[in-house]
Amino acid sequence: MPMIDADGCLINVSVEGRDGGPTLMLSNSLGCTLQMWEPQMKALTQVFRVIRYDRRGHGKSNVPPGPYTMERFGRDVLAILDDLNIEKVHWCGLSMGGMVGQWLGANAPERFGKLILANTSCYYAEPTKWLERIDVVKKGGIAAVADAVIAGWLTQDFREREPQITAKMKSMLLASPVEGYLACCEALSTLDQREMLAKIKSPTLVIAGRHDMATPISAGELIRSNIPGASMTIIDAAHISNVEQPHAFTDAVVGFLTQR
Ligand SMILES: O=C(O)CC1=CCC(=O)O1
Repeated sequence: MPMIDADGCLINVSVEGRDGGPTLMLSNSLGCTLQMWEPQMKALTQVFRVIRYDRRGHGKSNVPPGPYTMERFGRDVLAILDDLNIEKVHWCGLSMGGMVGQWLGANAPERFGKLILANTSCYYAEPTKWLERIDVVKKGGIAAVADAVIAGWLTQDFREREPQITAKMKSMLLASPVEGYLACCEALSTLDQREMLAKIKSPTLVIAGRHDMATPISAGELIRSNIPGASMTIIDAAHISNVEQPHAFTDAVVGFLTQR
């Protein structure tokens, strides 16, 4: 896997799949690494060249001092594309990945074909919840919030049915570098991209989770209604809908990206 330099921050990048196929870039959620896309990889790599990466502060990427911003995350993506010499990609980002997708769609439209913005928000009406989380993590580490976060990621039903997958997701969260996690929470505490949405011209699919309390259907609907021509699909899942409903998620992605 190449490490790509984005303004001095080394970003862990993986490129797999169909050579010469259209390129799809996947972008992770807070506290997840590029491994979160494992349930989609078999199907997606048959159709696309798939780029995954660990957002700065996550996984095997560097953890420069924060706070971070959506613009910084967006510029990291453009650095990856430039380094790989790739002109244009489709985008699928979940949660923070969807927020970065909004920034990119509005600020670098020529580099993006279609956008999929899953389980995401363009702003938080109550940003103090991120400040509270920062406080708790500074005192007690990620372990202090892990159970509550996992309860938001996956429905109780799924957690009971799939304890191994749930444990794997929790390990991924607990392995997050604390400084990187905090710097990302700071970016979330100031998020407001409402004004940007009207600038997005790429065909856009918004995916929302019926049981997602972190970024509820109303947050997805706000994004959909402000992006010209955007459509929305609702999946029977909580926040990490690609893990909870892998087939429905993959079908939505492939269906949208391959339709003319
Ligand atoms: O991790 C969470 O609690 C949910 C979340 C919100 C933004 C994001 O990326 O994850």
